[in-house]
Amino acid sequence: MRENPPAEQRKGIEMTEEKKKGFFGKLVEGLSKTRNNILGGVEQVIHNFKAIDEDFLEELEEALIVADLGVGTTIRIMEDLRVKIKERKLRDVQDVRGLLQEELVEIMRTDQDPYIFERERSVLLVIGVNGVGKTTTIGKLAHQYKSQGKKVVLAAADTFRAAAIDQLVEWANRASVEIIAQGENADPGAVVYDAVQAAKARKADILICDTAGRLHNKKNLMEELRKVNRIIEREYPDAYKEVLLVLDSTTGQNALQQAKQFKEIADITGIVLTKLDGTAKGGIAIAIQAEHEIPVKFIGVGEGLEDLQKFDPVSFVEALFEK
Ligand SMILES: Nc1nc2c(ncn2[C@@H]2O[C@H](COP(=O)(O)OP(=O)(O)OP(=O)(O)O)[C@@H](O)[C@H]2O)c(=O)[nH]1
Repeated sequence: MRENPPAEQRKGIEMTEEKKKGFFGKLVEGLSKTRNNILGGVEQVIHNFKAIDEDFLEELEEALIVADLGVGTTIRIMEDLRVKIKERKLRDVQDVRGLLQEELVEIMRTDQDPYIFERERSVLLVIGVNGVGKTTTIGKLAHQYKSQGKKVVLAAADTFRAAAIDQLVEWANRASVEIIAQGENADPGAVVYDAVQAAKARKADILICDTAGRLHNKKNLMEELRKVNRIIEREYPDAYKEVLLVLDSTTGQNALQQAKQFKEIADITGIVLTKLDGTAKGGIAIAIQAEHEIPVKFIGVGEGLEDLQKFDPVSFVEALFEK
């Protein structure tokens, strides 16, 4: 006769099944290639050694670099690991798995609350080069905030291409939110001005502005962003300001480079990392936060309206190490 598992164990089973279906399951699924890349390499090294020695640490270092964590971040992780291994007098390679998890969470943790803007009347400026998933991200954000009962207004202030405006209008329709748009090549400042007036008149909770991302013309881009900022400061001084940089995780180290360049021209407050599903390069979520100290606030894990999640370092690392 089979006995029912004890209550505590049952709860564990239920939680695991629930976890698999829901938000965490989507994360685990989306990160499958990244997990193979990072965990696969780490597990191989752990498998090849019994005791923690210099050769083991060197191979572990190599595995992390190969997994798109980048040289700088890997060196930092390894330095911390060496200290902890010594402090805790660890010898068994099996202990390194947990230690590494702990370390990854630590280098991504931020002290500030990353989502204050959700509780305030706010303006989100969204920047990023073409094709990274900027428009899709704005559509997903609009849908999510609208679903939470918030009043959302969009501003199509990336006026460089007519197609970009049309695409955003389509997303606004899909999410049933209002959008302020003008024609191609309209002055982005004028679009933002109109959008701020609309947001104030409607008592919008959140105004999300699509802005240009032509990095190859850095001087113009900087001017444009400065102008848009000035208008927001002047017309909407009470609004909480958030500047989100959208980066395509499939571009790996290139995304890191973009973060560096955008950081020079804008006060970025957060990063959205798109296309984490289907890439093995998700390690850059760790590298970006370690190297640039800008928190990843959202991750894209698919093309659907619901496929944008808040980034939580603990869940992310847990999903990476889920077997
Ligand atoms: N798989 C996957 N695809 C995504 C994700 N985010 C965006 N995409 C896709 O990436 C492509 C580019 O997205 P857009 O939103 O058009 O990119 P954009 O940065 O606005 O680019 P432009 O419109 O050219 O300025 C589209 O096919 C999206 O469906 C994601 O998280 N996962």
